[in-house]
Amino acid sequence: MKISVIGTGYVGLVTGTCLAETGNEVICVDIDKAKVEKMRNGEVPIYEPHLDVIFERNIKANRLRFTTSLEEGLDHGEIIFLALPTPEDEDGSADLSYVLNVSEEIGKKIKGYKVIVDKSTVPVGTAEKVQEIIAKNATCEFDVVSNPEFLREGFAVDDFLKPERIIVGSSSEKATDLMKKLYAPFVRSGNPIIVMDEKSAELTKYAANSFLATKITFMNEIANYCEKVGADVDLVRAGMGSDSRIGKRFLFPGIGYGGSCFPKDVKALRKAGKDRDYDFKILSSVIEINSAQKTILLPKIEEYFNNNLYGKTIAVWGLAFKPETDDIREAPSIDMMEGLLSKGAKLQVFDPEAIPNIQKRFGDKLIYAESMYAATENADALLICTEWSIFRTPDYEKLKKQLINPVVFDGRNLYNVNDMEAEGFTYVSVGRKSVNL
Ligand SMILES: NC(=O)c1ccc[n+]([C@@H]2O[C@H](COP(=O)([O-])OP(=O)(O)OC[C@H]3O[C@@H](n4cnc5c(N)ncnc54)[C@H](O)[C@@H]3O)[C@@H](O)[C@H]2O)c1
Ligand SMILES: O=c1ccn([C@@H]2O[C@H](COP(=O)(O)OP(=O)(O)O[C@H]3O[C@H](CO)[C@@H](O)[C@H](O)[C@H]3O)[C@@H](O)[C@H]2O)c(=O)[nH]1
Repeated sequence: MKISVIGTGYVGLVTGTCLAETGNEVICVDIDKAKVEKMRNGEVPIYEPHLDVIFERNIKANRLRFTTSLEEGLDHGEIIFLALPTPEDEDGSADLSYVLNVSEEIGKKIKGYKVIVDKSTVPVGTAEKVQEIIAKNATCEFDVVSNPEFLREGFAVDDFLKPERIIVGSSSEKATDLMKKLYAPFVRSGNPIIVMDEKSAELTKYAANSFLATKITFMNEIANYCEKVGADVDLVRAGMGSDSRIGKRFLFPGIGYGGSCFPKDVKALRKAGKDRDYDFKILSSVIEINSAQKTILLPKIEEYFNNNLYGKTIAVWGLAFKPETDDIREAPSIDMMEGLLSKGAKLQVFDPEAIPNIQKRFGDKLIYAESMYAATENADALLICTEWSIFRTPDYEKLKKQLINPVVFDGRNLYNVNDMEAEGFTYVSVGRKSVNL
């Protein structure tokens, strides 16, 4: 089939590449000329495991092309995906300007039947708005489908190729049939394509993200309470998670959730509720708790250094909002680093992929280390913000020699508390006892 994807970011590029992989002819459109140039030169503009291999394969096979011309994209595809940003607006709502502006252009430019598929995360009623906007100018038939995306950064290719479910929100039989045909290769394992109305599809996405953010936040509260009463959140988590009604996943406490989705989507659902006189009290709590959780280790670090961080050097391992991505949007590391800098600390930071993005934001306020051990060299303490695999089994002897004080503040509970105690580290994590303090 002929497919066009408008917006070639994390979602658009993965969608376009994976759809090319199953034999479709795909054109990806982006407004960012430099990005399009890079992709034309065979360069993947983001860090996403396994994407490079299928990207290269499909470009070579001429099934995957890139352009800055919306017109070219609209002429090519019978199915047009919108994978455009929907960032947080000042009042917490989703900024729909990218989606609605492109929809206006679509109405003016389409020449034959098209299925316009909204893959961006958008509030209930957006498909209806898009339909109306296109209809103002369109001279041909078209359908609008809501098809929210559930991929996770770091696992995006796998999530797209083997989705647990695909949601298709549509009231058009013709468009639904086309979507089922397009997605047939991805649901061979028996996972369902769930067809529903557009509004329910739009809400499914916000409900899923808000539920997951709530699940994490609940565990963070349990972790904080564990510290008060001397319980161990790892054990509580194992005990709770073995109940299949609760499940083992997304129960990991730490310094809060970040990323390009949970923070903005939880706020957008709360705001959408408010607009309909519905007060999502639970979401307000989640937002408030997560915001505090991001800097929960800050007072503990200050206390360790007798409330004087001035001139202290703190090594920071992990800057991305989670492992296996270079994305730093709403990363808890940012809140922690801003807090530490404001107290006069010097920061030697390392991340396997996210340094260029952090550098754009912090400039020369940070010392950028070339390796995890270069970051800990002569540092007064180590802070861990992201659980990259390479941090999981460090050379403890080397670490102890490098650090001025053998102290680790671990925002992701990477190490066994008893092992750290035996190794002689002062070790402070989340929801577990602190040792050698
Ligand atoms: N990142 C994720 O993991 C993820 C997962 C599921 C859903 N989503 C949702 O998908 C949407 C896109 O997210 P993303 O992370 O891919 O965003 P992104 O910022 O990585 O990419 C968006 C792309 O759109 C381009 N763009 C902006 N205006 C354009 C225009 N007028 N024409 C063509 N291209 C234009 C930008 O240059 C950019 O490359 C959002 O609604 C997001 O909430 C994201
Ligand atoms: O037990 C857990 C699991 C996650 N996190 C944090 O939660 C955030 C989000 O993690 P994750 O969901 O793995 O990453 P995203 O790539 O943001 O993916 C989420 O957001 C996407 C965009 O909407 C959705 O498509 C995905 O289904 C949804 O998982 C990160 O900061 C994680 O560190 C925790 O603190 N504890």
